[in-house]
Amino acid sequence: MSDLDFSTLETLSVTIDQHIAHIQLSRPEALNSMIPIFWHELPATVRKIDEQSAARVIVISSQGKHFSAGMDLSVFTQMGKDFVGEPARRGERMRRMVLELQDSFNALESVRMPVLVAMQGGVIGGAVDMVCAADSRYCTADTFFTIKETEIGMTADVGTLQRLPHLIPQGLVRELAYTGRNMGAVEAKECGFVNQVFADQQSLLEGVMKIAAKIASHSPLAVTGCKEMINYTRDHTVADALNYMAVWQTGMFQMPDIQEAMSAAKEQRKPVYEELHNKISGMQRK
Ligand SMILES: C/C=C/C(=O)SCCNC(=O)CCNC(=O)[C@H](O)C(C)(C)COP(=O)(O)OP(=O)(O)OC[C@H]1O[C@@H](n2cnc3c(N)ncnc32)[C@H](O)[C@@H]1OP(=O)(O)O
Repeated sequence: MSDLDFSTLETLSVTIDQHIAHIQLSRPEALNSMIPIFWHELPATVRKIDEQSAARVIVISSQGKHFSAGMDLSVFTQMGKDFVGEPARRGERMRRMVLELQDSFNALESVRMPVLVAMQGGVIGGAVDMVCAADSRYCTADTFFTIKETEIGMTADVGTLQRLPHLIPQGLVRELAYTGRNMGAVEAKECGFVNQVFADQQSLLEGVMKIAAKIASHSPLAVTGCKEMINYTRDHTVADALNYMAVWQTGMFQMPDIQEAMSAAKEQRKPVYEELHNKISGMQRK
């Protein structure tokens, strides 16, 4: 098991209760901007939650007026100082850095449980990259989404341009990316980027926690199978995905869980499922 201690995180706060892991971006005074350590803490936290097997669903929300202002602007200032020297080596260093940043949000896609995001206010730049990698998105009426990168002279590079075209129409992605304009909550709901818009932060969190609780009440193996299949289907042909489904099912058809679901329904009680197992100790990445 990873030795990450949630209580020492600088940019996040984490609670796990009733099979729901709640990760909050916890720097509201700095608009939850993404400082360097955030990019390490988020994937490490998600992977630790995965290893612990206590949670069956992850909810990400944030404290304060804005969900997140994206990359902290000081990072760009620092990069201007750091990225000097021989061009090819400088380029290779940049390539590695972008891959590492991408890996932080890939963690939301590769984690076994669904990730729901609850957003308010500005969801800017890197924050759009981040929420595109989640399973489902919810927001308050005052939320707006901005592919800010274009406006500050760069191409978004951490997943928005790769994932957003799978979530909303191509023409709209292109308009949002080329113009860098804000997309408000109503438009985000209309185009299917968010599932639901809530009046305020309190009703948002209550509503998202209800959805999370429903997910957590199901067999974690059945739910992880859904996530695996939906992710795979996005990136493959229907024929390949059907074939994978058939092979998956030969190993993952969960007779005990099906029997438990049926017994629980008959006896009018909540079903009790075995958790997914932890990794073999000593095999986890640090
Ligand atoms: C790989 C990822 C790439 C990226 O993420 S690229 C995008 C980087 N992010 C930005 O360019 C964010 C630009 N900021 C904004 O659009 C707006 O701001 C907000 C919508 C986030 C908030 O607007 P409002 O509520 O009107 O506040 P305010 O007066 O604009 O800002 C309050 C203070 O917050 C600082 N701030 C805003 N964003 C950032 C940031 N990303 N990193 C560091 N500081 C930030 C401002 O400068 C200011 O500071 P002071 O009060 O000292 O004037």
